[in-house]
Amino acid sequence: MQQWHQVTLIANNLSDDTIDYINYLYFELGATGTQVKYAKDYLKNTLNLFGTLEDPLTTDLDRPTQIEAYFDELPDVDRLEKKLESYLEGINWQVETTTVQEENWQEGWMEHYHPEMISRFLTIVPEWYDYTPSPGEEMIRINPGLSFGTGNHPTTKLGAQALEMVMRGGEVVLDVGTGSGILSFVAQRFGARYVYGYDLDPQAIESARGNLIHQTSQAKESIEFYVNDLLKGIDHEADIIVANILPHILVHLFEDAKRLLKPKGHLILGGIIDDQTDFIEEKLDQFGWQVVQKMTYYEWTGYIVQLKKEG
Ligand SMILES: C[S@@+](CC[C@H](N)C(=O)[O-])C[C@H]1O[C@@H](n2cnc3c(N)ncnc32)[C@H](O)[C@@H]1O
Repeated sequence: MQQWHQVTLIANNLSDDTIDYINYLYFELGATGTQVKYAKDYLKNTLNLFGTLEDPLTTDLDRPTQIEAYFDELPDVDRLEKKLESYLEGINWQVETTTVQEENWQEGWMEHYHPEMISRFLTIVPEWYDYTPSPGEEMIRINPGLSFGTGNHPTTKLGAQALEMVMRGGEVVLDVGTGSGILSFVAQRFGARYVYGYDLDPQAIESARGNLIHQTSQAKESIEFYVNDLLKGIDHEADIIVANILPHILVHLFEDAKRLLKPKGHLILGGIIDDQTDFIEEKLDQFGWQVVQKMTYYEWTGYIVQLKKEG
């Protein structure tokens, strides 16, 4: 029976945005699954990662909120705590770690993955799922494994929708923080000529390359995945750069994006929780970017931006 490392953050008075942020941090650290307990309003109002509402029975207002995550290998808890420290200022919180036996939770987790229509004609389908597309509907098969990017998360959908908005075909696309590779596959289906997907996490690149096996032969010939820190050292000129990463990391992308993007190219940003939009808009302005379109999906915001015109 497989053993999992469970990391639990326990705290009172967490806002919905904070809960979202913590979930997101967990996934960035490589969580396979997360679960929120005892957060009445959040559970009542918020669609979980799979687009369904949590069971209200897990809401007991007398208890502090618990945000649990399950990891294959124990993550860097010090790193997590450091990130939380600045975000949870003024809140009493603690992190506990324990190990749990597999039981059925992982199977339960897989059951949550359903085909997810993310554009007018594109549906993300779990690799193991028996699915017949309707006429005109196209499928992208994905096994998310331990990486982020099943198509169900609002930030992924924002990225996909923004791609559909700006793509006309023939583009070179850089997908930064590719996770499972999902936005690279989506960009290719929207007509990209060539896509490069990058991730800092070697496990993500392994899963993205694994997912390439399930794609069309055209996709196999026009998508490459590499381990890389944002766009450092990359020299592919691009029509579009898409990045669904947390705001404080995204800002380190702005200079390289400027260097690599063609003059009329688009930079697409996802992963921004509503209360961080001021921060990101200020930084965009500072680095010479202008917002062309701002999109929201539940409490998440995405941007399509271009370089400001000189003069
Ligand atoms: C939220 S996931 C996005 C996955 C996928 N693109 C999607 O939209 O569903 C963010 C990804 O960014 C990666 N990441 C975080 N920091 C990074 C960095 N400095 N350079 C490259 N990738 C990074 C994480 O490993 C993770 O796979």
